[in-house]
Amino acid sequence: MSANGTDNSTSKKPPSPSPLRFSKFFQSNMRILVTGGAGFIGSHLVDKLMENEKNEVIVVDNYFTGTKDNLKKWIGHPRFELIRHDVTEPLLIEVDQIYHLACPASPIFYKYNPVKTIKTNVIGTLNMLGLAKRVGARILLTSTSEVYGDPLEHPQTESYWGNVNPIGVRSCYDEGKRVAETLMFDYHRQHGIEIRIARIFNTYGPRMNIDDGRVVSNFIAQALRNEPLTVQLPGTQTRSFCYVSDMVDGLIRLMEGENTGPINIGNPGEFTMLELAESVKELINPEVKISMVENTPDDPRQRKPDITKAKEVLGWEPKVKLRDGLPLMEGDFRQRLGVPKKN
Ligand SMILES: NC(=O)c1ccc[n+]([C@@H]2O[C@H](COP(=O)([O-])OP(=O)(O)OC[C@H]3O[C@@H](n4cnc5c(N)ncnc54)[C@H](O)[C@@H]3O)[C@@H](O)[C@H]2O)c1
Ligand SMILES: O=C(O)[C@H]1O[C@H](OP(=O)(O)OP(=O)(O)OC[C@H]2O[C@@H](n3ccc(=O)[nH]c3=O)[C@H](O)[C@@H]2O)[C@H](O)[C@@H](O)[C@@H]1O
Repeated sequence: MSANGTDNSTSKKPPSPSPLRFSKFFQSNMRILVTGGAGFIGSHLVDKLMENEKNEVIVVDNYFTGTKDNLKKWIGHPRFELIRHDVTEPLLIEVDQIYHLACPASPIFYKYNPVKTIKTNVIGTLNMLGLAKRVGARILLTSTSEVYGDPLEHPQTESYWGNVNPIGVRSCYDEGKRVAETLMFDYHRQHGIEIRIARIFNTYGPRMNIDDGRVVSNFIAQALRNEPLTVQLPGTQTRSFCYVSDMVDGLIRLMEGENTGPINIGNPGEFTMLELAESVKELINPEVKISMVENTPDDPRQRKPDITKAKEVLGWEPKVKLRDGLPLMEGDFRQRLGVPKKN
């Protein structure tokens, strides 16, 4: 039984993996698919997976928000393959593990074409589960803290069912991810697929799109361009920010461990958006102004992960504090914006 009283057990045995997985003549014995691997988190995950010489990594991406640039150091590597493919179409390849990340993550991108976002979450996840079922692969879904909606419990534990508007402008993303989680558990119970679900909380770091609208990338780009930091009203709403290397470590531990999840992966340090703006100002550009601007509908008022389960089950907790992570991101943004640091 899970914490919220549902029976998630399955009597089915998972299908047999490819015979090559255990073959002593086969060089790299783990073929890993990363969907959305040209994006922000995906490309950092690929870097980490490629460090292991036993891994062969295949990325599929439609480049909606990702770019080949994020993977340029691996293009041409014999253990790496990059495929332009949209996950809403079926995919026939042979793999042992699937990290399923493909989905636009920034609110301005996922709201740009909401019907496509929901297709990506529902049909895309269905296709990747079909692939996992055919080849006997283990599949990990990157779900989101947005499944808790505008949470009425604080901090959020995995057993909280959430408070989500089913017809709002964010629903294509948060309801889409909720259906994706449902599909994962139905394939697990009905077909014995090995599943893992990570509920990711706001993650930041190098390679975020400069103009993707998420708060950390916005504030850093604005500070470097000496434009006012746009704090959306009321400014007292909170988020908890996780540095990308901690996130990748948590995702790999979840994939390699025995627990299906869902497991919250995030940094429990909680900040108001005004506090975040003050930190960026202090650390990156003390001259920059802060301006209060209109917010968008259904913006969650508070968010903070309870990571007790990740600590217990994965032996994982984040290491990088926000004040240490922001300067690590600054160098990458300076280089891409062409704004060198003054001495
Ligand atoms: N970054 C965060 O704070 C955060 C928080 C919670 C959950 N997540 C989840 O983590 C995953 C990665 O997020 P990210 O921040 O790296 O976002 P991102 O936008 O940088 O990466 C998403 C990648 O998926 C690709 N993609 C989108 N739709 C696709 C489709 N239909 N077919 C193939 N590829 C497609 C994009 O081109 C991009 O490369 C997403 O599933 C997101 O929902 C991220
Ligand atoms: O962690 C998550 O689960 C989700 O977090 C983010 O969604 P959100 O928290 O809305 O992220 P932002 O767009 O970065 O907004 C965070 C807060 O900053 C505020 N904000 C945003 C941008 C800005 O310029 N100024 C500003 O004050 C927003 O009003 C909001 O309160 C991600 O973009 C989602 O992909 C992800 O699934």
